[in-house]
Amino acid sequence: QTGTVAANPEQYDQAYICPVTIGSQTLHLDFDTGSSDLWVFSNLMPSSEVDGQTEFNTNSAGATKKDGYTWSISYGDGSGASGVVYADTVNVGGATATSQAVEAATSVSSEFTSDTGSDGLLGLAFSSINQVKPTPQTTFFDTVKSSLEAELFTADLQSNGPGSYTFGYIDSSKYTGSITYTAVDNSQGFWGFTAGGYTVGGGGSNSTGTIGSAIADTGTSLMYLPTAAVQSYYSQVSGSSYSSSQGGYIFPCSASLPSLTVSIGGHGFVVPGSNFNYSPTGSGNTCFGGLQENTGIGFTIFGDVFLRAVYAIFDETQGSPRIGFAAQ
Ligand SMILES: CN(C)c1ccc(C(=O)NN)cc1
Repeated sequence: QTGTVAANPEQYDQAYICPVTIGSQTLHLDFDTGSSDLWVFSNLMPSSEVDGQTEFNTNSAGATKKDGYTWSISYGDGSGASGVVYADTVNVGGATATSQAVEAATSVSSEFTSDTGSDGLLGLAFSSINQVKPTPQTTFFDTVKSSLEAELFTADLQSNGPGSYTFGYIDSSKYTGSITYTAVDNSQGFWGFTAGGYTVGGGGSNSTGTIGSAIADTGTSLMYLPTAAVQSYYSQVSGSSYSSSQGGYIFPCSASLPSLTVSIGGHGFVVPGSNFNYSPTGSGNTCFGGLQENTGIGFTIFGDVFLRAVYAIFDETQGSPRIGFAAQ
């Protein structure tokens, strides 16, 4: 089987939300290659923590409670959720898992309550970091992958308009040139890979140092690189500065933003300057940068700012996982 689903950006391309049918309900979930739990808002939650989201009905006929199973998850930004576990049919654009662990929230943090466009998350990292106890559950991809035409999924994220995820096949209309594959280190449960040198602007100069190990994370809005690369980038943005009050680099919204070329698997991938204007700060006609330092996170994250510039293939067809990127 295969699946094809639209990926709809929230405001400022903060996250990408996809329709998922669970039993007879359709919920809109944040597809996240940086985590491994499929969890949903549910009827078990206090109404104070729900702000218009669709709730998974745990009393529906097709939902089977997994007694004694619980989950609790926290994300890099300090947000989190917890609850209990059901099994139900999950259909993503035609790819169907007949018995998928659906983690029904009994409580979510304020960041999720206020994320009114999302009814939950669908994790696409490795099942080794699934947070269900006493027994970790498989991700949707792991549950269905043996039934897919090819054991892979792809992400085509667009700015301010629908992109798509596919399961089981590569859509050759989504990219130009060839796909460059590189090995994945999933020892931490993420789609980890090694990135090479970078160049700020088309000048071919400034390529100083290498980026090193990184993860591809559709659930993270921005791109977080080592300090040296980030300082090199903003040294080319007139009027930019680090704002402790805003918690990152900002610049005049009128600033001209250079591109950033990153070498992966020996191929240079160009992130256009426009990708690095994330959102207005709300004060002084300054804008918040889509590129920020990875200090405090502990690893380098190629989030949506990067992934919008490429077609990404998350591939387990070779036995060992690999990740592919192509220009789009
Ligand atoms: C609060 N929300 C919507 C989040 C969604 C996803 C993540 C995340 O780190 N994914 N890899 C964090 C927070």
